[in-house]
Amino acid sequence: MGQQKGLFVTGTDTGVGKTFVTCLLASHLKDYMKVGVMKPAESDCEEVEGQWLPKDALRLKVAAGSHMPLDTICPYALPRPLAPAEAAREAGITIDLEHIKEKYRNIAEASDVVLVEGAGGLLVPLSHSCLYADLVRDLKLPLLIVARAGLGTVNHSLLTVESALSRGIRVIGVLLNENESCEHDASYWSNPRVLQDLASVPVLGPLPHMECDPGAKNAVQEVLREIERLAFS
Ligand SMILES: Nc1ncnc2c1ncn2[C@@H]1O[C@H](COP(=O)(O)OP(=O)(O)OP(=O)(O)O)[C@@H](O)[C@H]1O
Ligand SMILES: C[C@H](N)[C@H](N)CCCCCC(=O)O
Ligand SMILES: [Mg+2]
Repeated sequence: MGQQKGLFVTGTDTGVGKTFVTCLLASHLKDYMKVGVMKPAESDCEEVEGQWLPKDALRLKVAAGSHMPLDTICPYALPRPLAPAEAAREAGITIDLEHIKEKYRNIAEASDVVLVEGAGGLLVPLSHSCLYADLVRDLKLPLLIVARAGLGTVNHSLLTVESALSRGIRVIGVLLNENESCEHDASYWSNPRVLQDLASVPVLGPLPHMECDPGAKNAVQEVLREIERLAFS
């Protein structure tokens, strides 16, 4: 597979804003690129008309204006709110990495850029024999790490960076994201500097919480342009 323009988005945890950020990036890029999106496996899906609906994947598809079928974007939609490997085991499904790679190739062939969202963090088990980190490496995609902006994120971010670099994965940066509330604690202001002093990769943001920061829209545009520069130039 030639060097595909793309980006894999992981997080320091579940709920940190991977989908939120990937949708913003997809929406930003689609004005002048054919944007492909993928959520290789999604757990915690709800049943709609007899099907498991992957909400993250649907959000990505809409944000990118993608015409790809949802079951190509998300080959494995699983019911239980667990790591995909465990959710698949409970559903009696075997996650096949080759099947995921085939769907990825289908998307990549029809796109200028492909944005892939993981599930939870980098070392979450995707199948019985594969972590998300293994998929990132196999797809040869650079990695964006989305992290909470507040207290506790320095350790989580550095652990994830170290884990990725030790596997030969290119990390374009850590994006600090205010995913939960508007109360910016002291660390919200100091974390970017503290983390940049310790991390060997760029630290982006913090991306403020959309609902409570009037300056958020400008901050978003600045962060998206920086991600684009780091990942695709
Ligand atoms: N900067 C932000 N401003 C406002 N809301 C945000 C922001 N970042 C995240 N959120 C919200 O926080 C919640 C969790 O974000 P999101 O679903 O993107 O997390 P995730 O990392 O994709 O989770 P998962 O591991 O389940 O895929 C969502 O409701 C999302 O809209
Ligand atoms: C259900 C949740 N929203 C995600 N889709 C899956 C998160 C898996 C986390 C696994 C773990 O680190 O414990
Ligand atoms: Mg998500």
